[in-house]
Order: sequence, then structure tokens, then C-alpha cells
Amino acid sequence: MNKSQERSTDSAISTPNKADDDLHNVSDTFYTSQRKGSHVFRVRLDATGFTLQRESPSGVTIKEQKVKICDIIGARCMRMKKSPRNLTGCACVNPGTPAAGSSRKSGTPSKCSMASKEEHMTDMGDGSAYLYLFAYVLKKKSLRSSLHRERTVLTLRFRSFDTFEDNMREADRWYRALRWQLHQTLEPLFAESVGEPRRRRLLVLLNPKSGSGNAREVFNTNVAPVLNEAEVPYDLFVTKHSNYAIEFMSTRRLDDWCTILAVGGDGLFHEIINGLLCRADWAQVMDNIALAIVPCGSGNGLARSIAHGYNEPYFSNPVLGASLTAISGRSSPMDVVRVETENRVMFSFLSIGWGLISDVDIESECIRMFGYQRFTIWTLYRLANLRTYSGKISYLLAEEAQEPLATPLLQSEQLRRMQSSRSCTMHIDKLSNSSYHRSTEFLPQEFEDVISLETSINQSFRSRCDSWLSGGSRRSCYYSISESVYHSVADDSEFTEQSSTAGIKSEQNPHNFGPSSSLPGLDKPLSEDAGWLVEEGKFIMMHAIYQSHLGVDCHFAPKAQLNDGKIFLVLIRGGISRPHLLSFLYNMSTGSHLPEKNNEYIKVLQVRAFRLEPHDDHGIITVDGEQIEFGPLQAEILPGISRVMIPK
Ligand SMILES: Nc1ncnc2c1ncn2[C@@H]1O[C@H](COP(=O)(O)OP(=O)(O)OP(=O)(O)O)[C@@H](O)[C@H]1O
Repeated sequence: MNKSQERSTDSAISTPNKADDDLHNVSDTFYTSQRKGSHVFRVRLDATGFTLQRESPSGVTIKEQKVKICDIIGARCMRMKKSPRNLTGCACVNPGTPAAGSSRKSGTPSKCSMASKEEHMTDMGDGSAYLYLFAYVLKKKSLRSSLHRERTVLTLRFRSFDTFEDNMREADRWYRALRWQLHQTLEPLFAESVGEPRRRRLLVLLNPKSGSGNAREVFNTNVAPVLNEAEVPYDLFVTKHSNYAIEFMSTRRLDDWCTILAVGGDGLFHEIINGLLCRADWAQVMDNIALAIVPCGSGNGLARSIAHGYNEPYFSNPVLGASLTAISGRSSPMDVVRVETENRVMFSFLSIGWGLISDVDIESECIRMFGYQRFTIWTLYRLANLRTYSGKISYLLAEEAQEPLATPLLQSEQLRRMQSSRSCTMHIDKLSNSSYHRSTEFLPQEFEDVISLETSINQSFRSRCDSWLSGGSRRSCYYSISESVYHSVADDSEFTEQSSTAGIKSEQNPHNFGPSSSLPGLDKPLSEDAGWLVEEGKFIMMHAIYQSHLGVDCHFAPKAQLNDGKIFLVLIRGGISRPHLLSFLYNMSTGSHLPEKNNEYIKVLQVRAFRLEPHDDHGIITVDGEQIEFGPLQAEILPGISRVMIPK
């Protein structure tokens, strides 16, 4: 009888129990060894997550703790627990993922134990295999503080067997079971439909100029580690200039990706939506791709709205929350608004503004260095120098108490039937000629394990076993997914070649795509019989919004939902007193600025379409925070035609 057999028979509790038969629900007994003695844990993985039951020597459960499956993002099998200073050469290879250094196309699946090339870095006397599980658990620092997500690493040490290979096989069994369980939580769109459970690829578009200009750093230090822990392969493209994202989205073959992640501000997201809706195959693309955003801009209204809509903590760590949302495997339909001006058609996901708020948004660009504070500073300045604008606003009321609308598939099916009637004129710059290169590997840092459990008692092995609720590593510990590719710039010829086969707008007829309008042309009159109502006169501002938040700190339309088919049209008329206006602006941060009932000066209208006809010949109009040509425009809601990632 060899040693490992001996151990198995000697100690029944270290032998995998009957659940071993079930590949996806695994359980075993683990031990923690501490100075004061050892503790016995029954550990089980099933569809709900990891359950740890601490048992007394007589087998009675003393304490039960749980890491929910919705909080777990991935796992790693490893040869050694910690290296002296860093794990650069650590033998960390997961089965089923291409071996490190292999290219995306030529990568072949490798086995956990056997593929470990860097054995010189490991402790050869230790045959243990380790499974690290990465979770981001909702926690409160104190009773009074708000919820935040904290990185938690659960370490399971497998050492029942004599050889590393046998122990690794056991770790691998748990790893595969977890991967399978995690895949059950994904919508089909995000999982490969053939072969073993794998995530589909994600496309990252990063604007290095957004916000205070640190999007690259944010991605490298905060987003990439999460993607890598979750084993989500991605391609990263860095925008080179304004309108790059429009060009990319409208001309590229997008079949490889299930999610497009904007690392930037709302302006970048606006470009992505407009590029997608410029395509001939826009309806198909909108069905097959979900959009996500990691907020790096100065407004960040969409990221805040998504987090708010799903009670996901935002302020503690917006980037972490948004990164987890981007890989959640859950999506929701989102309304988009079609905006028609005299010269162009565009699509908007956030807001259309005229007057005070738009003025502040655009004019405060000159003090961009103040970050989000620029809005407050310029608002005070403009209050002191208040302007009014005259014009006419016509609108069609939305149906009352409309439920969130049908599934995106059904809606886009309806939309697909629409004939495109108007132009989608985008001013697209030529992309620069250049090549792309692969990413530099992200160097893993030292793990700080929160919970360590091992499969056999060994008093000499001192492991840490902190409370579930007190643990948390601020360090990012991550591994490069060798499949992920970094493109610093795109190759122009590549775009051209791909666009010819990708169902993409043709040069002969570039303006005939995207969902069409159900409204009369902008030059045609609107009839009262069709339900059009009118507000006319002097206005301080008009702001139309379809998300709950206009910016991080601006809860502008508290009732707005991603997919409610409504535009919230807020009108403030001239003649309003400054204190009244100041109170409105001040309370925007909490969402308590809107009157319960419309009054002489402030009106909130839930509409499905509106037309703005300014009587002045100058002023500022914004769409999604970007200035557009001044003049008449009309807008209509396209319910649920896009899809965005939402928190789990
Ligand atoms: N490489 C680039 N250089 C210069 N401008 C760029 C580049 N890439 C994108 N842009 C432009 O930057 C504009 C603003 O970007 P983005 O929305 O990401 O940041 P922001 O304006 O700071 O954020 P927000 O829109 O939330 O206020 C976009 O409209 C886009 O056209």
C-alpha cells in the first residue's frame, strides 16, 4: 500500500465523499492548522456557491459560511502557495486555457500539473496543489457605512496524495466543477456554445484622453486583473482620435465579440452606439452584442445609472463595480433615442439638452482640470449670469405606467422591419496607418490569501484562516490570459478588408442604415390630431434624459429605467426666481429637485418623442454631453434596441 492509499484509508474524512460522483457538486473535508489546534471544515461547491461548515471534533456544525456563486468570478490551480517575493515564474496554469505565451489561434489546451514548466520556482518538497478562488463579496465596513465590494480569495490546499500530480488532479476536479457552475450563471450570449465551458471574447475600446487622462492606467491596474481572474479573453484597442470608435464599430467584423467594453466616458460610449447603428447589419449586431462601460470620463452618467438601477455600490470603487458588471454574464435591453437635426441623424443613450445645463457642460470645458467639480463651479457662474432662450417644444406623451418593454429580440425584430428613411451622417476621420502589437504580460503579484484550508492535517503547516468577513486583499493578483490581445492601434487595411465581408455599410449608400423614424420629417408640421402638445415661450433650459443619472452626482430622472420606453423631458421656464433655480440645481444630486406636480416654472413630462424649435439663432445643444449643431431637432425613443451589461 503506498502512502497516499494509506492516508485515504486512515482518514475517512479526507477522502472525497459520495458527491464525487457528481461532477459539478463537489465536497470534501479540509483542515486548518493553527497553534491552538486544528479545525475541521466540510466544504461544498454547488449551484449556490461555496459552503464551509466548521465542525466540532464530534462532527457537530459550529459555524457555516458561504461565498455566493454570484460573487465568485474565477479560480486558479497552482503548484505553490507563495513564492518569496513575487510569482512571476509561478506554475499557474489552468486546464482548458491555452498555455502561456501561445498565440490566440495556435494555443492548445494544457493540463494543470503537466504544463507547469517553471518547477524551479516551486518548493519541490511540497506536493500540494492549490486552488485559489476569486470572489468580490458585498461588505460593510461598519454598521453605518455603505456596502462595498471586497476582493476575497479562498485557498484550498490539496495534499491527500503523495504526488503533486494526484493532488493537482483533485484541485482540477474542483476547478472544473466551479467553471461549470459559473457557466450556468451566464446568459447564452456570453458562453461558447461548443466544447468545454468557456467565456466568449470581449472587445475593449479605451479612450486615453477621457476624464483626467488616466484610462490606460485604470485599465492596467484595475480592469485587466478582474478580466484575468475571470478568464475572460479580450482584445484591447486604444482610440487614436475623436470618432475612432465610430469608424471601428461601423466598419469592423464584430462576430468574435459578445461584449464591447468602453473604458472612457459617455462620449466614447456615444461613438460606439452610433458606429453600431450605422451598420447595415445593426439589428443583428444589437442582438448579439452587449455593451458595457468602465467609467473614466468626467460625467459617467451611464455607469452610475446602471449601478443605481441594480443597487450595485458605486462610490466605493466605480471601476471595480463596472468591471464586474462587464463580466457578469447578465444583460438588459436599453432604450436608445433617435435624434434628427437638419443635417444629420444620430443616436443617443443618455440625454439631449438645450439651455442652462448644456451651457454649463460645454462652457466648463475650459476648466476641465477641476474634474467633476467643473460643473459646480460653472453652474454658480452661470446662475450669476442667467440667460433665457425662446423656442417651441412639441411632444407626444408616453403611455402611462408603461411596463419595461418586451425582450430585445422581439423589439429589434419589429425595428428590423422598419425602413431606413433618413441619413446617418457621421464625420469619420481616416484611421491612421499603423500596426498592432500584442500585450505585454501582466506580472502577477503576491497572493494574499484570506482563507486557507487544506485536505490533510499537518500541524507543522501553519495556515491563515481569517474570518470570512474580515478578510480582503487590496492587492491585485492577476495573471495574463494568454488569449488576450492588446492592439495599440488598428491597421487600416485590416479595416477595409474586414468591412467588405462583414455586412457593413457600403460606400455607395452610406446613409441608409440604422432604425428609421416614425415621426414626420423635421421640415413637416406636427398635427394636434396625432397627439402633439406644445410648450412655447422663454426657457432657462430643456433637458431630456432617459437614464436615471446625468452624471455621477446628478440624479436627474429618478424614475427613469434602462428600458422603460420613456424620455423624461424637464422644462424650466424663464421668470423662475434664482433661489428656486438654485434649489433645483442643488437638489439634483439627490434626485429631490423635481416638483411632485408640474408648476408654472418647472415641468417634467414623460414623452416618447419631442421636437425642439429654438427661435434664437445661437445657443448650445448637447447630445450625450457632446455639442451638436445649433438648430431644430426632433427625437424619439427606440425602446430596448440596445443591450447593456448589468450587475449579477
Ligand atoms: N485618442 C483620442 N484623442 C482625442 N480625443 C479622443 C480620443 N479618443 C476619443 N476621443 C474623443 O474624446 C471625447 C470624450 O471622450 P470621453 O467621453 O471618453 O471622455 P469625457 O468627455 O471626459 O467623459 P464624459 O463624456 O463622461 O464627460 C469623445 O467624444 C471622443 O470623440
